[in-house]
Amino acid sequence: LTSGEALLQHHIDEDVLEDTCANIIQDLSAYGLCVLDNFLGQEQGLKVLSEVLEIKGRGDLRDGQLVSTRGKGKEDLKTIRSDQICWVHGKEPECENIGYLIGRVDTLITRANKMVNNGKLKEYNINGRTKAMVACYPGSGTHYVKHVDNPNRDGRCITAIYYLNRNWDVHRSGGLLRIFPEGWREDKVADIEPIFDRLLFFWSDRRNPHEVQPAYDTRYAITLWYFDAVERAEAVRQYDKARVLNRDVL
Ligand SMILES: Cn1c(O)c(C(=O)NCC(=O)O)c(=O)c2ccccc21
Ligand SMILES: [Mn+2]
Repeated sequence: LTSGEALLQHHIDEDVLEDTCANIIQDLSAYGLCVLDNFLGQEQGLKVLSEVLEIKGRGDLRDGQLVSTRGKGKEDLKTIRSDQICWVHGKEPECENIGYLIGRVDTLITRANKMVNNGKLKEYNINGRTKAMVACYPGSGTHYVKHVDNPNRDGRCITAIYYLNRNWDVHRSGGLLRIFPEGWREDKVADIEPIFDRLLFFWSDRRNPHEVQPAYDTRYAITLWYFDAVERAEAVRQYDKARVLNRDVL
């Protein structure tokens, strides 16, 4: 690229970034969630998928929740393999494409955070996030029960989930994410298919109870949780206080 083309490309990228952030802010404010498709593009998305498949292949994923068994009797002891997870910093040598994904989501969130009412995304001031949680549902009917990510003000305000599942068909493979947004009509839900190169944002608190329906093929996703500065600081303070109290008791 000549400097002129590079400058033009930069401006295009900047404009795309601004538009995307405006879209995120608009959808989060209006619906409490936002879906961005073709987030990285086929080539880059496949590089992220290959690193996740490597992690899976190395056996680095650990069972994320207690393995659920049905009933007590021997005959109906139907153990459903649990979801498997691992935490990735993104700086690990074998995770540079996952690191690239994390950087792109960070860029969106920090820019969106700056864009609205005096630098806060709604009532939040986002100043940090968790590491990336790589999750795999092994496809033996594994599901995730209806839950709220952050029911008790632990500091997490936005959940960002990047899906990696090529040619996923929920009619055949299940694995639908069903969100029950607070404030929507009783019979209205948000059904999100976990399709390749899809990025989803939603408020992490009680506004968005959600469930992962049973998956019958291997289902991969990468999740980041973004922190609100004030809520997180308070949560840490409460945690430290509790720890000190416990130590006194002990
Ligand atoms: C594996 N897995 C999850 O899949 C979801 C979750 O809500 N996923 C939504 C989705 O994958 O569409 C979680 O929220 C979650 C929280 C703690 C540990 C593991 C977890
Ligand atoms: Mn969740």
